[in-house]
Amino acid sequence: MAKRSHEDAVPLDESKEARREAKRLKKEKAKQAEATTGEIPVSNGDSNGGPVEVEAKGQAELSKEERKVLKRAKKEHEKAGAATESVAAATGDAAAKAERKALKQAEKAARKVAETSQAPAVAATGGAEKPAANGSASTASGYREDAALAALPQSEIDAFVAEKQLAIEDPQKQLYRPITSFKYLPVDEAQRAPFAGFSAPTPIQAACWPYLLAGRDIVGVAETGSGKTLAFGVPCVRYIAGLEKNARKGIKACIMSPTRELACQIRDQLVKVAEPAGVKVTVVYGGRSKDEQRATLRGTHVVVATPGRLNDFVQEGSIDLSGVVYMVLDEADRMLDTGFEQDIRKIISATAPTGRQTLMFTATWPPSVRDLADTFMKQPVKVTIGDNASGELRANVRIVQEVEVTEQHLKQARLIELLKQYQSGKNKNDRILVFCLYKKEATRIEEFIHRRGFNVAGIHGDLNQQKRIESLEAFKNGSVPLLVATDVAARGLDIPAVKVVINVTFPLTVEDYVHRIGRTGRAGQDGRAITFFTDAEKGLAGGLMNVLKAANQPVPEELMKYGTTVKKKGHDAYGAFYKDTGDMKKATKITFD
Ligand SMILES: Nc1ncnc2c1ncn2[C@@H]1O[C@H](COP(=O)(O)OP(=O)(O)OP(=O)(O)O)[C@@H](O)[C@H]1O
Repeated sequence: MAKRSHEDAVPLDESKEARREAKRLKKEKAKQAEATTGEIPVSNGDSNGGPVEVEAKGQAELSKEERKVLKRAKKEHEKAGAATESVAAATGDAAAKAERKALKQAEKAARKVAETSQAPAVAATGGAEKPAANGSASTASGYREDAALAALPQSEIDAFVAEKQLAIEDPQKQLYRPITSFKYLPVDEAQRAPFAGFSAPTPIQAACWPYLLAGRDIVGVAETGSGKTLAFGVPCVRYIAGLEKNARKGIKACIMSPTRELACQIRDQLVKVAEPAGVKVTVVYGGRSKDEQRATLRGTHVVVATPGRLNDFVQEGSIDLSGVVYMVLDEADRMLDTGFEQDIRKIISATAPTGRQTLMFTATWPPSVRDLADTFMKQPVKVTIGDNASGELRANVRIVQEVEVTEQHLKQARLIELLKQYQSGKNKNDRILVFCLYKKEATRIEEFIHRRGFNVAGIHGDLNQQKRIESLEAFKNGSVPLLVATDVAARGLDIPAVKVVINVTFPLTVEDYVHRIGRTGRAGQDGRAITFFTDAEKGLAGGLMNVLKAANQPVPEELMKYGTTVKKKGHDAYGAFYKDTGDMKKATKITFD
């Protein structure tokens, strides 16, 4: 005989009455269930225990099962961000149905969440959503143009493309409209904070965002100081923030920078977009304790790094890049230089074997690195800003460029004259950046300037990292308005309001010249660059003249005497003379019809 609990026990003389009552209750319950669920409940009658016992036992089991089911369904529901719903009590089948229903709702809610974080589903050029183009790119979030962007008259888009001198070369002809306003950018409110002080996306941002959100590889070439960091940073954060919690684990994106200071700056800019979205960004670079950096890596989604240190971490197993599907080479031409090429190769081979989205951003894109870059990419879209469709070397046109052809022994006295001229009276605290070619030269010039009574700091490779950071910080915060640097400070550094750049010694390449002077005239401001040029650099005169002419700057007579020959840059891996890929297809400006 089945064992009864004391709650179930029914006195024998009451058993008839109890059976009748149980039958009545059972009928009532069946009716109730039918009314709420449309299902006919099935009794799990247990003849041994008698109707009361069966009923009581059955109810207890069902409600337990039901609670379990409902809890599970509710959890799913909540996970998808849907409002919780109470589900009516029912029998086993009804509960199963409720579970199915809740799960369906949960799925629907999840789809809705995914959709609302994107723009409304209207594509610009024909209405259909365009698929991610590089095959399995898992970063592709199904970009859809915002309805309002798609509804803009074509003439408005054409005017934007023409005014910003935007050229897009897409082997897959996806033809996305540029995101001309932040309101057309499909990201959550939380990720918009960094745009608060900006009126509109910069041209490189407007042009690249749609393709990057669609999962495409990109080469983005735009002048110095034109907002390339957020051009690659925003889609990176958007991709990671859109992943399910479980899928988010591990490093998903890797951003490579040629210098430590630039790596830190990229991290600082990205954090502003990433932190509100719950995405963790970490920086690793040489010259600092490895142990400290290892400790910061826990829970990281995006690693910003210089190649040497990152490669060390990968080789020793401290960093796992196998989940990296978003790979950025900032200052890409520098990263592909022979000095970094091997590290880059190793790092890229440690990233996800399929579905990687690879991005290269730079202000200068010499033909010597273009073929090499293509080996890491899949049908990249090439976006060029400026009257520069074929990626010719171009300086920022808002910078006044002055070239003084001089002699070595006259340089120091002239430098002091210039410093007095540009740091006097109300301009006493204007920031001036002085570039030298060699570390020893930078030390000598810094000491010389200091002896002449100027408040000056230095940054170059002979200084330890702590000192480099301190100098840069003092220059940024204005406590030291004069900085003497080598080319470690030439690329990418975004220092507010540098008024003048002075090149005491011309750099080794004209590309480096463009980057050096690009420390002024940033984010739409004006700037000035003054360059000493001597016989020793005559091989670079032709390249320099081209840059001056392209930016409508005067070419001094004395410079012309060196002739206009453009010395081709050698490449250790490809011989003394690079393969001039002048036959690269000319980019066609895209028209949207
Ligand atoms: N849409 C925008 N409107 C105005 N300013 C912006 C916008 N986006 C970025 N900026 C600002 O422009 C400055 C330069 O940006 P960033 O450092 O990304 O330039 P860059 O193109 O990478 O330059 P470089 O080629 O020298 O590395 C930064 O101070 C950044 O905050």
